[in-house]
Amino acid sequence: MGSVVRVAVGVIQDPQGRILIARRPEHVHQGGLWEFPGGKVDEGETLADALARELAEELSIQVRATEPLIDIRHDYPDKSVLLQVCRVTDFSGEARGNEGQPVRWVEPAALPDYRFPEANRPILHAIRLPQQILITGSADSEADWWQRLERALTNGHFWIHLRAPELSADAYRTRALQAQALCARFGATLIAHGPEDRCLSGLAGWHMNAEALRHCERRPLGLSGWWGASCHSKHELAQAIRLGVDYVFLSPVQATRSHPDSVPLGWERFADWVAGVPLPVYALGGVGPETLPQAKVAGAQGIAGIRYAW
Ligand SMILES: Nc1nc2c([nH]c(=O)n2[C@H]2C[C@H](O)[C@@H](COP(=O)(O)OP(=O)(O)OP(=O)(O)O)O2)c(=O)[nH]1
Ligand SMILES: [Mg+2]
Repeated sequence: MGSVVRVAVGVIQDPQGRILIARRPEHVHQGGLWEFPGGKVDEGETLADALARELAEELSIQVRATEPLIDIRHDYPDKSVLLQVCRVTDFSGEARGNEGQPVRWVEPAALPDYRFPEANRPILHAIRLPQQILITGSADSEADWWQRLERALTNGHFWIHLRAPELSADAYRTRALQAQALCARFGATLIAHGPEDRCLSGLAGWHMNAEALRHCERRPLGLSGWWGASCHSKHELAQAIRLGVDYVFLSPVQATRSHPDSVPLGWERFADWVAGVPLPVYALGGVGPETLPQAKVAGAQGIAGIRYAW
């Protein structure tokens, strides 16, 4: 395999939240497919400079602000790439296809209707996934549990993982359906979380624990929504990639009261393990909104946790 081509890729968002895509010319690598605009990083150039140059050349827009989204290492049969994807959150100028390429502004939910290169699958997920995930914790009583959930929703936590290992499978199902109704009132997404018997159709997805990941061979039949997994090692990350899950938690990044005996990874090792992993990865364990910038620098999609908001 030859050297890896480093590519600066921009997910450009307009004030209405739509995203710009362009169609690659027929005769180039991955030709005819839709892409997020960008191009090769030149020798000695920084990622930010390369992105600004490519978007000026290809679209005549001036980049004003970016933030890292995801880095993806991918091997095509004929070429290896490292896509370094940034969100472009502010720009000036009106985008036009300078090289004759069709360009289109589309709603994030409509992105799956377009055909992209194979390496782009995790980008499509990263765009639609949030930066913060709240995992439900324990409570003094059932009434207290519902109060905590409602308070979290009121405070703007819109992606909730229903983790309730203390409930039987039946009690969990009942809780999940009621919680789903409450979440729907806030426009929030509810994901089932835990062992295989919690993978319920009718919810927005299922997040399997590391134990379920270890024994899993393929995407569960009947799971139509999001598929997440918990990982604590490079080996488990590799298993999640192989299975094709949509996103993962990697933990514990820092020391936590809930798992006092596990050795934290630390941000350096977290960043090292996450580098190039073609999946959105959430930092879990001793993190909160205040650690979000640090998590993103380390290559994370965002943070997940219980304590910071439950
Ligand atoms: N720009 C872009 N490239 C992508 C995406 N997905 C993907 O696999 N690639 C691959 C295709 C190419 O092999 C490589 C980037 O090539 P490019 O054709 O954009 O590079 P460039 O703008 O510098 O083009 P050129 O000057 O070499 O003609 O990355 C994507 O979403 N956007
Ligand atoms: Mg290009």
